Amino acid sequence: MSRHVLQAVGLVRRYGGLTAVDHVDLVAPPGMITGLIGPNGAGKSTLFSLLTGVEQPDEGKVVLGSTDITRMRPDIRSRRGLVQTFQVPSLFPTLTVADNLLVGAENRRRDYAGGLLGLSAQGRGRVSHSIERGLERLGLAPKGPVTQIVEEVLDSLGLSDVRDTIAGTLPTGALRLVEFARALCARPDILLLDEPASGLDSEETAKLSQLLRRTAAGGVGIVIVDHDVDLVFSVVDQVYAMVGGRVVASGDPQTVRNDPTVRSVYLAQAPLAAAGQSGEAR
Ligand SMILES: Nc1ncnc2c1ncn2[C@@H]1O[C@H](COP(=O)(O)OP(=O)(O)OP(=O)(O)O)[C@@H](O)[C@H]1O
Repeated sequence: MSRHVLQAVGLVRRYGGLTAVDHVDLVAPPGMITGLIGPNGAGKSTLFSLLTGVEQPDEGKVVLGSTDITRMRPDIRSRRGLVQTFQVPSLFPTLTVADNLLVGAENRRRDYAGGLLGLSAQGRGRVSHSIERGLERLGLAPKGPVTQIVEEVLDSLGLSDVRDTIAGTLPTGALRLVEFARALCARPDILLLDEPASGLDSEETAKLSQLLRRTAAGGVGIVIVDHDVDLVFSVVDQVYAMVGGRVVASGDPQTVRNDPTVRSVYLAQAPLAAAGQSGEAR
């Protein structure tokens, strides 16, 4: 399956007199992990919100593949393959793990079915299940029954044992994994991960790191914002470093780590040794 590249082009977001995101260009290709770092107030969260669609830019655009998605709502972006996970897991606490994953899988398929029927983006969300079942019978559904996708993801993430567990009863580490699994069930082109390591212990963070690499190797593009600089530098293929709303350095982790501006910013807050010690800022 060919997946889409995500691009930010000249994004600007102002709050009154403050320019939180100042003419930012970013390219997040499929199959690669892209990290966003910067000290507090650098504009990372605002840029992330512009990519997800939670915020609208004052200037510039967000493009997924060849489609300008700047004015699309987050849920519509999600159905088109730009899927996000949240700092606080947004699962349905009273549903089982498997049912939470089904919600993720159904969400994406509805847009696919609507696209075949020529419905508007909004109309796609309202396509009835009977039409979807019909498409499935005709062999036009993308990958067979959604339950199959759910079972595959449960299996590949080692979650089969908790498939019937009520999500709200799981500890933080497991919840984050289920949130990630649900995002995968939506068959993303690009996954936007906001603080995925928050609340995880070092063992869980190491597992997350492996999982991110495996997911990218499968062709999914990942954009990650996390305060854990060690995690970001160790897992990403490319990094964008922001200061004062602007991208001050970008490229492979080693290049960005050694950039004089990045070093001076991080050294002012916490040591960022070439060997890769962690800093407080992200
Ligand atoms: N809704 C808002 N209204 C006014 N100013 C805002 C708003 N959101 C963010 N800002 C300001 O924009 C700037 C960038 O904030 P942002 O949260 O994007 O930075 P950040 O890099 O994510 O910081 P942190 O690591 O502390 O979360 C900051 O000066 C912040 O105070």
